Amino acid sequence: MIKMKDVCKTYDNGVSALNEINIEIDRGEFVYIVGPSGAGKSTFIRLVVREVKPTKGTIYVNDVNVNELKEKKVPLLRRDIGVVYQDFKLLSKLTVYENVAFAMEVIESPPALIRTRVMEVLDLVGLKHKARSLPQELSGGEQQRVSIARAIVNNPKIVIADEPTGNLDPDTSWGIMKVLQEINDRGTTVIMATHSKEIVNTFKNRVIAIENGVIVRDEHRGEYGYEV
Ligand SMILES: Nc1ncnc2c1ncn2[C@@H]1O[C@H](COP(=O)(O)OP(=O)(O)OP(=O)(O)O)[C@@H](O)[C@H]1O
Repeated sequence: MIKMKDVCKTYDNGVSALNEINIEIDRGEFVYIVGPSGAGKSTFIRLVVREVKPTKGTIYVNDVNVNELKEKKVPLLRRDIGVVYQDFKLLSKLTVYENVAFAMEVIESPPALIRTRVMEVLDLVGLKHKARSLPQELSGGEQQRVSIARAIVNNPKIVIADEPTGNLDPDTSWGIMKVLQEINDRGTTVIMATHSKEIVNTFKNRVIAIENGVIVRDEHRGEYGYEV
């Protein structure tokens, strides 16, 4: 599903963010990416979605060689990947329903399908009753659930979340984790960068630890492994 071979990423300013990364993530896995601040977690995620290109090495996502992908084919790759951001990135002038529907409109889904599917995913994240609300009328946790609904509405094979609970209190984070775990139980691969020891040690999944741009640990049903 995701395969990195000898991947290095050095930014234009000379910072080496990742070094000789070799990893395989299979379909249906739930993987936490952990490590200290500046370790390279976000860079790992940005490489998978082709927000940045590796300086060296090869990356396959869903059997596509991401390095060789032409710029105009990048949206096609992203169709298979739903991304959830720490700061939600919702459109403030659109309702909850419209924010989620927008992701289907851009890929020109039929209107009838959009209507049923948007309500289906809002139901899954427990927000059907907020469909007509604007993002600013919602709590942080609710906004994050909208962003998860938007990430999954097109049935991506992979959901990638960069610190999805970073701005949320523990109770709300729990709710978000239940939704992500449920998506994973339905067969979607989930990759999540996190600083939350509680989450990693409670919702047991594969743990990949990155330090100074290098993978230092890769364990199934692993522990967070850092003091906080
Ligand atoms: N666009 C960029 N240009 C230059 N250097 C960058 C850029 N983005 C990240 N870096 C550097 O690359 C290294 C890895 O950063 P990255 O954001 O991947 O870390 P992280 O593990 O996600 O950190 P955090 O937990 O704080 O979010 C850091 O030294 C960072 O300063």
